[in-house]
Amino acid sequence: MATPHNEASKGDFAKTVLMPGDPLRAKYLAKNYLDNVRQVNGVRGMLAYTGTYKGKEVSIMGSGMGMPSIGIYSYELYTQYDVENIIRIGSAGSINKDVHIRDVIIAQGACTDSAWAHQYELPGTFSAISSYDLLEKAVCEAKKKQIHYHVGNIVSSDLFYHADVEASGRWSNVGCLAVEMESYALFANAAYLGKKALTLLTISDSLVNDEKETTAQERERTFTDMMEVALEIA
Ligand SMILES: O=P(O)(O)O[C@H]1O[C@H](CO)[C@@H](O)[C@H]1O
Ligand SMILES: O=c1cc[nH]c(=O)[nH]1
Repeated sequence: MATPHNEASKGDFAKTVLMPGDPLRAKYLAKNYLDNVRQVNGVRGMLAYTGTYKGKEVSIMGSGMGMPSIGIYSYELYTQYDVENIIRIGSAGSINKDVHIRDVIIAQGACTDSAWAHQYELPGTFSAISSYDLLEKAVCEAKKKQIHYHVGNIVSSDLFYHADVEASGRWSNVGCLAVEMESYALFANAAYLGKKALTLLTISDSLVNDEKETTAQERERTFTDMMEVALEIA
């Protein structure tokens, strides 16, 4: 069994999949943290691996950038591969002065400028939230590891390069901590399909503070606090 985007067979994925946007972050994590690791997808370079972490089976797969991309991969994982939990491990831009480079965000919910939820034809606005069960586990683990973390709302945007340069400020005014590009669709897919999802983010750059942004290689390899929290709760 395969999908147009995933050559894995049924049973190739663990019940929990960690999903960075960058497939090379998936590769780095799999090679450095998993035992008995094997590659289960390579279609379109969207690398996916399954192995064990401290004896527990875990999968790691890139999601690509943006809601259409994570929407496809997460939908197929939930519906075709019996995956129960997806934990996004992404990078994000801070839009809050108290949220600094390399801080970790545990996302309670996601706002969006995307039309993702229009497909449900609801008579109002869908609030995309993470799984409380996964969120609680992540908070416990972050406390145990004594990492610098924030729990709160984020923005999932269709736009990385935004014509309206003040948009992020308005999201900040309503309490959002950071901007990224996938979580709203992931949380919506999980809610629609009766599954669980969580997002952990590491701040890679700041839209509000004058701090040196991280390099592409640092985003691929050095966001280890977030990676380790996700592995522990998988
Ligand atoms: O580092 P990842 O997980 O890809 O996440 C962030 O980085 C990409 C933009 O540079 C978007 O996918 C955004 O959500
Ligand atoms: O989507 C993203 C990710 C990282 N930094 C940003 O500014 N935006």
